[in-house]
Amino acid sequence: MTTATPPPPSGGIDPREFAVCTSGLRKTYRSIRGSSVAVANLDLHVPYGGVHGFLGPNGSGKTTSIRMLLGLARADSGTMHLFGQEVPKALPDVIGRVGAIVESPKFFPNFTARRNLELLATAIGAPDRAVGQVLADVGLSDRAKSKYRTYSLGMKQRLAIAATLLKDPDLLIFDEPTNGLDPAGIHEIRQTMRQLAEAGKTVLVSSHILGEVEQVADTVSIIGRGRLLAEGRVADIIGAAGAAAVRVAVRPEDHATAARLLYEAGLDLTDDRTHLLVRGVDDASEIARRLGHHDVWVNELVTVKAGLEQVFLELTAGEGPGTTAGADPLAVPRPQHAVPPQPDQQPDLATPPPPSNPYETGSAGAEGGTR
Ligand SMILES: Nc1ncnc2c1ncn2[C@@H]1O[C@H](COP(=O)(O)OP(=O)(O)OP(=O)(O)O)[C@@H](O)[C@H]1O
Repeated sequence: MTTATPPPPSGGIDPREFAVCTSGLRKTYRSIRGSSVAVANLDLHVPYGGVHGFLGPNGSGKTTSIRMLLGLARADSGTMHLFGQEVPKALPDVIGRVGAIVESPKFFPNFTARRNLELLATAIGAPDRAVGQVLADVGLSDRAKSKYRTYSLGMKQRLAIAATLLKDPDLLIFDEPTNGLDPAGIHEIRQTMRQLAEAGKTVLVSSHILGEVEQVADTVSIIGRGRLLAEGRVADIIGAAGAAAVRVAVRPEDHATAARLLYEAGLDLTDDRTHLLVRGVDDASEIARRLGHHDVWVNELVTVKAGLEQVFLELTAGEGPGTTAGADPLAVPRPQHAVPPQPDQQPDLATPPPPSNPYETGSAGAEGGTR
């Protein structure tokens, strides 16, 4: 039985208030080529109930963190709590309340889904009646008698989720559950996670596709290079990013002149060759007015609302590339900042911007700054 000694509040945070709580979690992998930090002082706070997205690009440390929480990898330092109990010490007491998919679960291909779950239920001491219930929970009752090998990827993943539900856990941890699924499969998994949350469970789901989890998560933690970049309610995080994360996409008739004019106006500009993306403008029509004043007309003007993906790029903007550029698995995606095009010439995104006004040309230079 549990020795339920209340954990002392640490750093103003009481781990008992969270289903999952980590503080200063760190993990370094060592190899003959040296050591690399996979998780760097990570503080995670997953509230009870609801879907919590654990988000970050490939190699940012999500799986390593989850593995440490489940006792599958040892942390170098830091503390971890599940339901207020410190793990890995209290893992035997709390693991019965946790269902997790970390790696692809193994099922017998020639057995039916039901038979596979019955075997599993016997192995883990779950009641037989749980099998029918969990198949219904994930919407597989109709296909319960089909052999596992006939299942689609999405159905296989839902069966994996069903397996985690056999013990009726309070906390579900899914590591990239939608990997490899088509849009319909992704939609089904999202629905399943929502239903579980609505049934009062806590779902911790990791993903490198921020926009995908944004649609289903109540709260998120965004990590990059093994450290926490942002956490909280999705709407609050997007709101806090404010105008800086909102962009206006402009498709002008004369791309090069428009780029030069907006650059000269001191606007934060990105060029994706089709559109000029302007950040930090409150009023999109100001851009049309400014260009129109110079007889440059706009074919399209769209305000692109910020999403978590955009917030992530804002949070990591200015970070240097990884220590081994191009090969660093911890490298985060970088926003494509403007590499200003020269008029009469295709913009070259690989060329660093020149120090002076890059949109200025010999003939157009005289116009610089005129209003
Ligand atoms: N067993 C291991 N030995 C050495 N390095 C490892 C090991 N497992 C992970 N790493 C490294 O640790 C870093 C974090 O990897 P991790 O798998 O935790 O990231 P992730 O965010 O889950 O990525 P993904 O979305 O690709 O699954 C990466 O640089 C990875 O190469």
